Formats: sequence, C-alpha cells, structure tokens
Amino acid sequence: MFSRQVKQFLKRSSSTLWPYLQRNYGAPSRQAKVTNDFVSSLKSIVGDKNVSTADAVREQHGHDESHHEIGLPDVVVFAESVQHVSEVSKLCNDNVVSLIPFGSGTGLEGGVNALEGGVCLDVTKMDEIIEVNAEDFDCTVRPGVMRIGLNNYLRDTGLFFPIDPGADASVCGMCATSASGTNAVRYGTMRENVLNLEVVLPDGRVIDTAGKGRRTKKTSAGYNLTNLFVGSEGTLGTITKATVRLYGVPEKTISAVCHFNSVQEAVDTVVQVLQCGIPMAKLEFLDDVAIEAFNKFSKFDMTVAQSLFLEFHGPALGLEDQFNTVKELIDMNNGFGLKTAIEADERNKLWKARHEMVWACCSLIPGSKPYSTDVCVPISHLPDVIVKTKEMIKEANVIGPIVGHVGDGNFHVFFPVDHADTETFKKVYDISHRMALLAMDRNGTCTGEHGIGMGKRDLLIRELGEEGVEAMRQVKKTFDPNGIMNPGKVFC
Ligand SMILES: Cc1cc2c(cc1C)N(C[C@H](O)[C@H](O)[C@H](O)COP(=O)(O)OP(=O)(O)OC[C@H]1O[C@@H](n3cnc4c(N)ncnc43)[C@H](O)[C@@H]1O)c1[nH]c(=O)[nH]c(=O)c1N2
Ligand SMILES: CC(=O)C(=O)O
Ligand SMILES: [Mn+2]
Repeated sequence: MFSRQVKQFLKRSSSTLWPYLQRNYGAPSRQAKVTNDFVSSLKSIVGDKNVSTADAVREQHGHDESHHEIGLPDVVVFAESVQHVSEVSKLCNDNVVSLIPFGSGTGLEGGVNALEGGVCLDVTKMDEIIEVNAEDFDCTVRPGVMRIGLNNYLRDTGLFFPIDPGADASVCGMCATSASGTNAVRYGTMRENVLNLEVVLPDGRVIDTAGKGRRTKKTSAGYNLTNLFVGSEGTLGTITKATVRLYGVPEKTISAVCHFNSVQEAVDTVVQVLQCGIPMAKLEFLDDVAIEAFNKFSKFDMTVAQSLFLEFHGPALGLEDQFNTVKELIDMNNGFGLKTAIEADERNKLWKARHEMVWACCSLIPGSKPYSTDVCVPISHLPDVIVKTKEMIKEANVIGPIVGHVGDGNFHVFFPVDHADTETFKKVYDISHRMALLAMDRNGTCTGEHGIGMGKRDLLIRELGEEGVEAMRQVKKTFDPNGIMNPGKVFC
C-alpha cells in the first residue's frame, strides 16, 4: 500500500520511531537563564501581579490539550498591552531566554509546552474587540478575544466569524496554528480569512504585516507577510492584533445526517456534491466507531454506520433545491436514514456534539485521554487513505474512531489512550506516523489544521524536504536570530 520510497523509510524507521518519541520528551538542550534578577525585571515591566512562578500557574501553562508531555515554563507573564509584550520580548531577547506565546492552550500538537523552560507569555488579558466594520465584513481583535465571545459580540450585526475549531480558541492562537474546522469547506481556513496582523518581533519591534490599518480583501503589495505569520506557531513573534473577515449570517440553515455501508460510498457522495457546485457549509464524516462514541457521550441514538453530517447555508430561496440535489446523490450512492435538523436548537445540539468528538472518543475507554491525529489529502485519495487507516487500526487491535472534515480531504483519528499503557501508546504513535507517511505518499500533508508543534517535526522534513525546511529555518533566523521564540517547535 505504500510506495517503494515510503516502504524503505518505514523499514529504516520502525525501530527508531520510539526513540523519536523519547527525543521529543528529552531533556532541555539549553539551560534556561531565568534568574531572580530576570524575574524582577519582568515585574518592573508588567507589575508584580502579572508575573507568576507558582507551580500551579506554570503547570496550567505548560501543556495544551494534546497527548504531549508537559513542558514547564520557569515563569508565566500576563501581558496587558502591546508595550508589555514588546518590552518583555526585548528583555528575553537581550538575555537569550525562551519566550512562548500562550493563547488559550487548546492546541493539539504541544505548541505551548515549554521544551526549554523560559517565559510563557499569556496574552489573554488583552481581550479588546477593537473595531467591527460591518459594511466591510471585517473586525479587528486583540489576542485575548475568543472565537465564541467574538460571535456573541457580533450577534446583533447579522455577521459571524465562521472558523470553528471544536474548542473555544483565541482568534490569534487560531492565526498562529492556521486553524480551521467544520466550516472550512465553504469559508476557508485562517489562511484565507486573515487580512492583517500586528506582530511583536522578538527584539520588541512592532510590525503590521499588511501595513498599519490596512484591511483590504486583496493586495499585491510585496511579500505576503500576513500568511508568513499565519501558521508560524509562535516561532517568529507574538501576534497582538488580528484583522479577520466576517460573513453574513445565512438567511436559512439546514443540517442533515445520513449513513452509508462503506467509506467509498460516503466519500463518492461528497465528491459528487462538490462537483455539482453546491456551496456546502459543512461536509463532515464520522465512521461507525466514531458514531458509537458520539451516541454514548452525547446521548444520541444514531445508526452506527459510516456517516455524513452536512450543513447548507443560504437564502431560503433555492436552499431546498440544493438539499434535494444532495438527497438524490445520497440515494444514488446507497445512502440511507437521511434526517434533517432545521430548528436552531436541534442544529446546535448536533454540532456541539460533533465539536466535542475528541472527548466523546474517550468515553470508549474509561480513564483514557485523547491522542489525536490530523492528515489531509487530495479528496480523490481520501477513501483509500481512510480505508487503509482503518486496516492499520484493526491490525494493531486498538480503538480508533475516525472523524473528518471530509469536504476538505482532512481527517483525524481520536485514539482514546490510557497514557500509563505504554504498549498501546506506542502502537498509536506508530499508526499516527504511518498515517502521515501514507497521506504524504498520496500528495497530502502530515497536518491539515493542527500544526507541527513538537509532535510532527520529523514529518515536516519528509513533507518539505531538507531544502524546504532549511529555507524555513533561514526565515526564522531573520526574524529571530537568537532563537528565543518557542524553541523546539516546528523544527527539529
Ligand atoms: C476539542 C477540540 C477540538 C478542536 C481543537 C482542539 C480541541 C481541544 N483544535 C485545536 C485548537 O483549538 C487550535 O489549534 C487553536 O487554533 C489553538 O488556539 P489557542 O488559542 O488555544 O492556542 P494555544 O494557546 O494552544 O497555542 C497554539 C500555538 O500558537 C501559539 N500562539 C498562541 N497564541 C499566539 C499569539 N497571540 N501569537 C503568537 N503565537 C501564538 C502558541 O505558542 C502555540 O505554538 C482544532 N483545530 C483546528 O484547526 N480544527 C479543529 O477542528 C479543531 N478542533
Ligand atoms: C479536534 C478536531 O480537529 C476536530 O474535532 O475536528
Ligand atoms: Mn478538525
């Protein structure tokens, strides 16, 4: 099932996969230089109340929601202004102390874990919604603004911010990981939706990636600095302001669920729906194991089969036609059990449960925690890659529910794992790596939306090649010559 090249890599690496993991968790390679004097200097910048070396605070900031082992910062600093961020960055840079921006800690690849100690810079107190330009369909927010809070604020404007990772993440954290979610098939990912960023560079300089105050839908003015920082995972600078696109709340929304006997039939339906040019808002796949978890955790009684969750957004006029065309395609592919949810309460219940799938999957093994994977392939390869992933899961005799933003060719396995069960943990780690290799072998990527973090650094080299990663390292050196920004992330 793998190409010759990948088979060779697997042969070489099967015995070294575990050491990779060990290396990820290895001892800090640099001595952190957070002395008492340094902490006093931090306090003189942000005030005593905004600096903490308490164990509980460091613990809370030393991990995200992933399976990756905690990495404690030496000190946590709470910034209240851009000036705070700038002065703290300069202090860290002058003293070559690591600086890790912290959004809301919902990442899934260990992005905030402090691998070399240092300063965790929590920006949640900077939570101002600076402006909403309703007629221009954009808004500008500080890094403490969360996506759900933003949408609550926008409620009366008739607009919404559509990017929806399952968690209630910070909008700037979402910029940093290039997040997406269930709406990406219609509205795009963060990459397509960020118009401008204010970034504090490690030496304390503040830049606006598209120029101060600019918020146009398009520009040909030089390099795309905005998209350099989208997905930079805190390794280039701290994002202190983001201008993002907004959309009109659709006049009518229809959600629907249907089932299939095979992954192929479900994905064929998705491809045909897209080929018909139907502007679907959500096209999500849950396999039979995921549906079991969904039923158990969220008290649904859905048919346990390969399933599609769909959503249509649009003017009332014509939306029924779109729905009927999709219904025909579902029938043509032997889909069954089509049910709709039209009322807001019913729809919200369905999508809340979908957004909680990471936790739902843990209901399949009491006491387990999630180990999530994330690959993306051109959609034509999706059935093959999902079926082969299911085979790997079966062969390893582990539980692995599959959930996918199938309209984008993106899917996850949320393995419920008891972390003390080293044998299962190793198996899951191995499948996760093999999935990424398989996806890359099919012209895909090792991460569609969760990022590289600390978990996929070796895979990034396979994906881009040494030369590609070296070019990225050169960019990093230009912005961060002392290597203080989130060290050990993205690059080995
Ligand atoms: C239940 C559930 C469900 C989902 C997800 C998580 C969970 C727990 N996620 C993952 C997660 O929500 C996503 O990665 C967010 O973008 C992380 O935002 P945080 O604010 O939590 O960043 P967090 O604090 O976790 O940081 C993530 C990375 O960004 C950096 N960073 C944060 N704020 C920064 C700033 N202001 N400036 C510079 N760097 C900064 C950090 O240093 C770190 O490297 C996800 N994702 C997704 O794409 N699609 C999905 O469907 C889901 N679904
Ligand atoms: C966790 C995640 O990415 C999802 O639920 O889609
Ligand atoms: Mn996802």
